[in-house]
Amino acid sequence: MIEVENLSKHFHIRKHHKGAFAGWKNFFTRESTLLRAVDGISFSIQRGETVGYLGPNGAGKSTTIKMLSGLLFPTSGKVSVGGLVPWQNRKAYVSRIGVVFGQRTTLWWDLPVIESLELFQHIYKVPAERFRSNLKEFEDLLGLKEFMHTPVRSLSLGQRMRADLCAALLHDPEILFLDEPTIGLDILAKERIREFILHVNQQRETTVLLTTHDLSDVQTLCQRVMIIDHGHLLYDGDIPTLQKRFGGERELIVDFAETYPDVSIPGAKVGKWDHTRVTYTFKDIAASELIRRISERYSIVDLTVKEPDIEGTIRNIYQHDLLSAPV
Ligand SMILES: Nc1ncnc2c1ncn2[C@@H]1O[C@H](COP(=O)(O)OP(=O)(O)OP(=O)(O)O)[C@@H](O)[C@H]1O
Repeated sequence: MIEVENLSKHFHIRKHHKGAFAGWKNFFTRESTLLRAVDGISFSIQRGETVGYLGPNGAGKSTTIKMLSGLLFPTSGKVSVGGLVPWQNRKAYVSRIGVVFGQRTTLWWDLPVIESLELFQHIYKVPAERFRSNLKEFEDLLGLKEFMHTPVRSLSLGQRMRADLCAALLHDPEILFLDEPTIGLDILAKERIREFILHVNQQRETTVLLTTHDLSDVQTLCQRVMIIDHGHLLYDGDIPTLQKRFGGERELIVDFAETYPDVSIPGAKVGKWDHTRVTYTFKDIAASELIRRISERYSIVDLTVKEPDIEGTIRNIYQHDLLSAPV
């Protein structure tokens, strides 16, 4: 559905020298540096996938989404989305995709929501019956009724985002590009939006590419994540593999039948030790094997295994540049 090959976007950034205007010659020859916002990225996404596109601030996520949605022309590389090139034949292309930028609205600021949506109906030539049934479905799922007649400028951020999502999907696009769709929202609003995206993906087999800094979005929605930094794709795979490779240690909390003088076990470290409750940390051994080793020596009453959280895994990757050798 989406094929990206060696895609790059480089920006020339003019250097600004401090001090007075240095004359016209300097104005025209002013030095510039090259910023490789996206630098040779390749991936493919199958129909119906929901892929999380992650990376620290300035990594190149929005620049990629802008190129895929045809808003930016790449410096080099190839993109094919549903067989079309995003920046050619714009009219045909925009009817196949939906785009939501969490940071800005595509709706008309001064118009009531419903009028903005009706304008989209005309722009995308959505048949009246289809428009009505989609609107009804999205209105219910997103709870739009209460503010359908409110001008967009008066909406809360959460309401605006819901209206934008509705607008992006009214013409039944096969592909949805979402750039931080839950940014700045409270927990309930985020959940509502996640449920909606999940619904659309499952019911309509819409392919979704999503950038976010909220890893709960990723955990709820994505089977696959791509991590980008400094314009390079550093990881492309599923979340369990990411956790396994870059996650911190797992924990096994054991309640013993009695207090033992020594609770050490090969393959695990003893962490917190409070009378009969001991927390082991481990990484390179299966939980079942560790439990077997412990139960051979001591009498166990209860136990819990705690997985490292994805939040910690991603932080670990960003902080320690763990992926600097591309996989
Ligand atoms: N039009 C532009 N001109 C010059 N530089 C740009 C332009 N657009 C983006 N950049 C730069 O390209 C780099 C990548 O920006 P981009 O917006 O793609 O990052 P991002 O991963 O979406 O970050 P964030 O998570 O902060 O939104 C940044 O250094 C940014 O300053």
